[in-house]
Amino acid sequence: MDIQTTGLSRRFGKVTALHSVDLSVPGGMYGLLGANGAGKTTLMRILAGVLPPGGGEVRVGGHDLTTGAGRTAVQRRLGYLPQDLGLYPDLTPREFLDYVGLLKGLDDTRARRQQVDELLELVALSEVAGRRMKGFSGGMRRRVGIAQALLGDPALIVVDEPTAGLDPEERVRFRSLLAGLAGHRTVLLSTHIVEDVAQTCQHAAVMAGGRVVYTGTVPDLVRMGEGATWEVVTTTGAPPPVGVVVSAISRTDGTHYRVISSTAPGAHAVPAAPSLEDGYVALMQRAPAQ
Ligand SMILES: Nc1ncnc2c1ncn2[C@@H]1O[C@H](COP(=O)(O)OP(=O)(O)OP(=O)(O)O)[C@@H](O)[C@H]1O
Repeated sequence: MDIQTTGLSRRFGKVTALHSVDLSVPGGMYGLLGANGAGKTTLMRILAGVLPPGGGEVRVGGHDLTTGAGRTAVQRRLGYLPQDLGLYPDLTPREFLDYVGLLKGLDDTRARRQQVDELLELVALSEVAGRRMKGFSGGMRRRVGIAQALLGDPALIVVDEPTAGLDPEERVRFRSLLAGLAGHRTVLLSTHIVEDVAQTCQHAAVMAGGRVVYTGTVPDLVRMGEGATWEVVTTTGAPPPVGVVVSAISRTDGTHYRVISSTAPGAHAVPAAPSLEDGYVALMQRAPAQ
C-alpha cells in the first residue's frame, strides 16, 4: 500500500505540528527520522487514520484520509503500533491478540486462533502465550505490539518509535523482526535512533520542526556527510572550536573527536568516511533554522 501526501498540514492550537508535508513512500521498509517534537508521531497518527489531517492531501492505498470513510477503510487494511500501546496486564498475549483480532473483524474463531498462534510463533512468544503480560519485559511488550499490528495480514505496517527503551540485544532482535516483515509489505518505521534506519531501511525521510527536510535513499543520506566528516585528536581534551561533535573517545594518545563541520575543524583534522549518523547530523546542520 503506497502513501502519498501533498501539502499535508496539522495544527494543535497555536502549535503547527506539520507544515505542508510532501511525501511519497514506496514499498519495503521506509525510515522516518527526526528529533523529539519533529512531527513524526502526528504524521504516523494521520497515516494510521486515527487523527484527521488539518489541510492538504493524503492518500494511503488510494484511500483519501481527509474523509471519515477513507480513514475507516485504511484502518481495516493497516497494522499500527503506536508509541504508547496499552496492554492489558492481566491478559495473556494469546487472550489479548484474540481480543484485538475480534476488534479487527476476524470473526471466524478457528481461523483467528490459528492466526494468533502463528503470530505468537513469529514473534517468539509461543512459550509465554499463556502467561499474564504484567511481568513482561519491554522487548516482550513490543513483540506483542507488533503481533497485534500484524493481525489480519495488513499490507501496510506503521510503527512509531518501537525500539525506544529497549536494551541493545532486544533492539537488534526487534528491528530484524521488522525488516523480515517488509518483504511483501510497506513498513513505515518512525524513530530518532539513526542506527535502526541504517540497519533496516533502503529509503528514508527526515523531519525537523514539522517539515520534511530530506527524502531519498539511505546511501544518499550517508553521502550528505561527505566532505563534512572529520577526525581530530586533541591532547588537551578540549573539543575542536568548530563543528558538531558526534563522538569523543579517550585513548592513550589523546581524545579522538568525530566532528561534522563544513570547514576543517583545526589544522590537524583528517577527513573521514561518513556513517548514516554523520550524514544525518550534516543534513540537520544545513537544514534552515525552524
Ligand atoms: N495532541 C497534541 N496537542 C498539542 N500539541 C501536540 C499534540 N500532539 C503533538 N503536539 C505537538 O506537535 C509537535 C510535534 O509532535 P510529535 O509528537 O508529532 O513529534 P515527534 O517527532 O513524534 O516527537 P516524539 O519523538 O517526541 O514523539 C510538538 O510540538 C508537540 O508538542
